Amino acid sequence: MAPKYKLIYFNGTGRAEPIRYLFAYAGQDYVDYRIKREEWPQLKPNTPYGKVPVLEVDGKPVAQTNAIARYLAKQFKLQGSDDWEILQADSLVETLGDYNLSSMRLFREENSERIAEIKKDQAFYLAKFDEIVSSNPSGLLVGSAVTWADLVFAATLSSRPDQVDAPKSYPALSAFVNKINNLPAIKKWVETGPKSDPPPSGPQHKR
Ligand SMILES: N[C@@H](CCC(=O)N[C@@H](CS)C(=O)NCC(=O)O)C(=O)O
Repeated sequence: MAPKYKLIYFNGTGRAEPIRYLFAYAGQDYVDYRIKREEWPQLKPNTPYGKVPVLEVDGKPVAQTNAIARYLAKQFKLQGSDDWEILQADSLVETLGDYNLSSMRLFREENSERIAEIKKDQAFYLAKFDEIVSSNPSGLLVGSAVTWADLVFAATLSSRPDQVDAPKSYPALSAFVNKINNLPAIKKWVETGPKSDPPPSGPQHKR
């Protein structure tokens, strides 16, 4: 029998949406607990490292987005079909983390030269991701069946306004994101799941 899962995060997409995509795709019941901002100061000291997301597995809490997603991928058999695919999926998720770091820097940056540099860095990653899906006959990131990497990428690239627009200049990447978002279980989650608050806008979005 599957354990009881409770995902704890704010009412945003952020780091939790890839985990929610995994639950949705696997058809696994879980509690999607969305902390109210005013609740956070009391909850924070009771989390493993004072950060969310936290996943409770049969009441036992664990932190770190990628560790949680990787664990669920294993539970749901979405890691990849052999050790090579598992490694490729892991490597891609870590690389998406590097891309996300650029996005976070962009979010805070006000200097136009540095903004241009960060955008160049992002374009580099997006072009690589585009090349990877366009050279795979399945149109997925790894192999011929959906892996957790596909779900993590689609959730991430569909969440933040700057990232939603990013894949549009990359036709294969854009088609890939649409393909994952149109999988029946994901489509249902996106259309009928709770509505997340929009992410806050940084200085460069105000221009
Ligand atoms: N490396 C951690 C980072 C977690 C993290 O920074 N979480 C933020 C939300 S996205 C948080 O808990 N912020 C509230 C706080 O620090 O009080 C992960 O990936 O889970």
